Amino acid sequence: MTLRFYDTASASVRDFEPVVPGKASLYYCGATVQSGPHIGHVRSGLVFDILVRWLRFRGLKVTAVRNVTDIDDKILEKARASEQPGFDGDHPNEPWWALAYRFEGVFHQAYDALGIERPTYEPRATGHIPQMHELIAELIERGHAYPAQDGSGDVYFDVRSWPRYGELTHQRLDEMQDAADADPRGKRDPRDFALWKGHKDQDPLTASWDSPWGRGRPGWHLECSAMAGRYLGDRFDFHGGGLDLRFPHHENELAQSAAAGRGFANFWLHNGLVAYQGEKMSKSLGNTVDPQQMLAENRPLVVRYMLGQAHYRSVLDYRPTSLEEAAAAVERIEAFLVAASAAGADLDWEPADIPADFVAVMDDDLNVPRALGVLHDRVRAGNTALHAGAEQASELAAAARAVSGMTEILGLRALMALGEAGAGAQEHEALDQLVQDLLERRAAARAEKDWAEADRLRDTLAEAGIVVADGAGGSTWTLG
Ligand SMILES: Nc1ncnc2c1ncn2[C@@H]1O[C@H](COP(=O)(O)OP(=O)(O)OP(=O)(O)O)[C@@H](O)[C@H]1O
Ligand SMILES: [Zn+2]
Repeated sequence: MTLRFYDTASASVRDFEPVVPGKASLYYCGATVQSGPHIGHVRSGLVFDILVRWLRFRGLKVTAVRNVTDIDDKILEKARASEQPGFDGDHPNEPWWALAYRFEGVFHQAYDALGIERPTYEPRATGHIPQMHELIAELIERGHAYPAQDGSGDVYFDVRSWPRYGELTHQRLDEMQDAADADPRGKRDPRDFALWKGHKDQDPLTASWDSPWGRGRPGWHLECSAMAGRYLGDRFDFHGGGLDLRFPHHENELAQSAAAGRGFANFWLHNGLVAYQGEKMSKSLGNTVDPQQMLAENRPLVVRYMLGQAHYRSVLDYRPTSLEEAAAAVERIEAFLVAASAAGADLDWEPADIPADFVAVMDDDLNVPRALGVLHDRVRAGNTALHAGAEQASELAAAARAVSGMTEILGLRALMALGEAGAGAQEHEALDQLVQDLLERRAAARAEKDWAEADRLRDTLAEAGIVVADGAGGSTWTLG
């Protein structure tokens, strides 16, 4: 097995060697929960959901971490302007942390509706202040960070102390833009960025924490370094996020972590952005499309297909007609699975049923568009076999298992409406496992001539409404 990924840091496609054999670890930047998601955020979550599913299919035990940035200037600003009522006399207006919690829930609703699995861990920045202090202390100790010279209580990363600064985005220090996150008067260099931000009088006291450098709150970049280290250790496999985060966010994450002696990510993966009429979809530009609204008008399956079909590194220029195209594509797949199942084909699949060409293109930097090409080819072949009737029953069976498996790997299968074909399949499988166990025990009792036990097991099955037929090739069962 060789999985290959495009790594932003080396600007090349590299073979994937897990840091820990048999395992894969992924950290990807989640939302700043200042408002609900737009479909760009959802695409980012979906790209990494497909990555996790693929790594798992390839036999790796995956640990995925996606953070929630629940403290930030924008969150405090939005809370000040919030018209939501507070919940008691002490909080007449919605506090910043309630607003953050509320929007975290709205993100979850969109992810859940689209079958984007929850990551293994979903840490909130405010729950990891001690880990952030630890990292700042390490950086100060190593001479890569310093408390602000103007008494603001800020602590900055000293970019000139770290010759590798710029390595992720291949920029030279003298070409880089200044960090816009604090008053440059307290800094040694305008490009130095804040690790810790001193408390400001206009902000509520609940939005700051004591620290050895004074009361304040963490800088955004620092949060991710601290949380990645907390859950994945010093060195891990993948760091992901949208292309917009390469600089300064990821450059700074890398600098802080590496300067503290941590190996950090082996691969940097960046998803392309969702654009609308050629421009990045973003809250600040006001050109956003709300997934909830899209879901009110379209099936989750269609929305997932539409947002997931492009290569993860390419721009996805959203056009309303792309939903109609996605609907037509998923309906073709569903119709085939329903018809195949009605013709007696089994939709249960095993890894060996997945076509080698699907595996090859997914292994090659997660090429979902080509993988969907393979999927649609198999649907076409399956439809041909279906029309040919009995003489192509084995081709039909193979196509049905392959299509069922590929749609499941891509996270589409659970969102499909397969009627009889899909409904209850899971329950049937669970029940079959239990019945088979009882049947084996009954066969063993008979072999030992323990007729009382064999009868008892038969009665247990009969009481549950399960009719057993004993034949030459063993016993089969149906619900009576
Ligand atoms: N238009 C987009 N297309 C794809 N991914 C996006 C888009 N906008 C944001 N993301 C990604 O979503 C994740 C969460 O983003 P974050 O909350 O930081 O949003 P943001 O970049 O501040 O959004 P906005 O620009 O709308 O304010 C990040 O990985 C980010 O790169
Ligand atoms: Zn981050």
